[in-house]
Amino acid sequence: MENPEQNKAFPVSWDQFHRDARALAWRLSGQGEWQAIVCITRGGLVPAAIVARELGIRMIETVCIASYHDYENQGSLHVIKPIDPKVVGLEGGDGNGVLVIDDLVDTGKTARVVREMLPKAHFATVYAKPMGRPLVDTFVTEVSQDTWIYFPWDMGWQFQPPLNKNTAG
Ligand SMILES: O=P(O)(O)OC[C@H]1O[C@H](OP(=O)(O)OP(=O)(O)O)[C@H](O)[C@@H]1O
Ligand SMILES: O=c1[nH]c(=O)c2nc[nH]c2[nH]1
Ligand SMILES: [Mg+2]
Repeated sequence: MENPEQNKAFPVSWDQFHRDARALAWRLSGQGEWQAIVCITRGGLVPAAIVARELGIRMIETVCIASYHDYENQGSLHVIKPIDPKVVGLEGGDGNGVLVIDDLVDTGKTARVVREMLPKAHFATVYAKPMGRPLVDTFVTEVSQDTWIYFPWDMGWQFQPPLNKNTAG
């Protein structure tokens, strides 16, 4: 279903996503040493794999959360799987030494719930919208709140009609 409040489209290819996730790893590389990544599924799985490879992190945990049930419409937030207490308790607890990764922050609702679980963790996303931006420590690209980001794993090839339809065929 179309959300009229997110009327701009920001389509991202696999190539662009890989570059942006690598750029995120570059930004993170100067900021500390992390013992573990917690990725917020499912969107965080892809950037987490790229960042983990770049930073040499091999301890990867998930927190499984779903909120957008109908594409652009956010419903109630469900924590399907919480974080392993062993990861929460690293370096004295509260998320110290933990890097949290997601594909994007939009309203900040998801990030707020995970921040409560890991208040001292470092939060990183590839993309950020203004409402969620204050909840993220590091991100790569900001898009306006009225933009919907189309990720490559949600997309497929489709014929594009020419702008001037009179010249077709
Ligand atoms: O800042 P928010 O408004 O909370 O939105 C951001 C969250 O929404 C999307 O996840 P979604 O719940 O759609 O699940 P998915 O990762 O499985 O696609 C996205 O991957 C973020 O996790
Ligand atoms: O694919 C997506 N694009 C978005 O812009 C977005 N915001 C929340 N959840 C989202 N999922
Ligand atoms: Mg998600």
